[in-house]
Amino acid sequence: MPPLAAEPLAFAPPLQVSAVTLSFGAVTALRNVSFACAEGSIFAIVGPNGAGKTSLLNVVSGAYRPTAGSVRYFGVDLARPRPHRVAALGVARTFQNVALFAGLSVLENVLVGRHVHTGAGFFAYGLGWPTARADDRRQRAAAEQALDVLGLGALRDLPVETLPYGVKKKVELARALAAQPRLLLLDEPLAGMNAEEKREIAAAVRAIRDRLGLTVVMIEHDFPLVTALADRILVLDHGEVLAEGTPAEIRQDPKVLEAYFGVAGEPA
Ligand SMILES: Nc1ncnc2c1ncn2[C@@H]1O[C@H](COP(=O)(O)OP(=O)(O)OP(=O)(O)O)[C@@H](O)[C@H]1O
Repeated sequence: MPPLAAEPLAFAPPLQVSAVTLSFGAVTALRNVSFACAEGSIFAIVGPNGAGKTSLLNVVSGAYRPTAGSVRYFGVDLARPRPHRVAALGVARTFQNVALFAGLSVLENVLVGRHVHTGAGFFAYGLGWPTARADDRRQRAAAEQALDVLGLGALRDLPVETLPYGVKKKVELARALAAQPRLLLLDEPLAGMNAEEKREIAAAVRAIRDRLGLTVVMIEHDFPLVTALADRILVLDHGEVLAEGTPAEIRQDPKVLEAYFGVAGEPA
């Protein structure tokens, strides 16, 4: 659980990004970006290549410190603590590229996601003390739950390198879930997938939200899929917010249609 905030939070959305600007020397990746994200919602960030989507996710995850502005999660400024502290606040993320450990099983890869909760010390583990054994059971239960939510239970003992790409992406999701986050940040979870795999991962993201009540912030390029999945969508263009709203609002926004799709009509 994130620590209680020092200020009143009644009805405040748990994630609040306020006037974030991020510069890399002369390049301004984000300019004055603000949005808020309700608990238990799926929030998508879309936009053309170079729009600043990954930079924004990196700011929210605490990997990048914004040049100006703030990111508050339950009142805690995520731009201040280091990334491992952000994990302890209940924030987990996945990356664009699959980064699993070859040679380890599905379950072992997912257990890696539990390291933020490893309570027993190194020596307790080494000596097989009861605290370490109880901790081990907790780790496994959390990993098994993550596998179960994503329908990976039957694959738990398979080496990850034998799995198709779409299943590997699910294992990554399970690994992020095993940390039992409250806020899950997904960087293009559907990238490189065929249509069937995309549908499966989209269903998995929905299951994560519905069964575990997590808040999900995700970057995604597939516009039809995003409009079917997300509760709200933020459209970035050249580092600035072009539009923010429900899928229905975004689909009809003339600025979005013109700048993002380059057409005046409805997106395909
Ligand atoms: N570490 C960095 N150093 C310098 N410039 C960077 C850095 N990271 C991002 N940028 C620049 O910031 C801008 C936004 O990049 P970013 O990767 O956030 O966009 P994106 O929307 O995620 O793009 P893509 O869809 O291609 O992944 C780009 O101009 C990029 O070159």
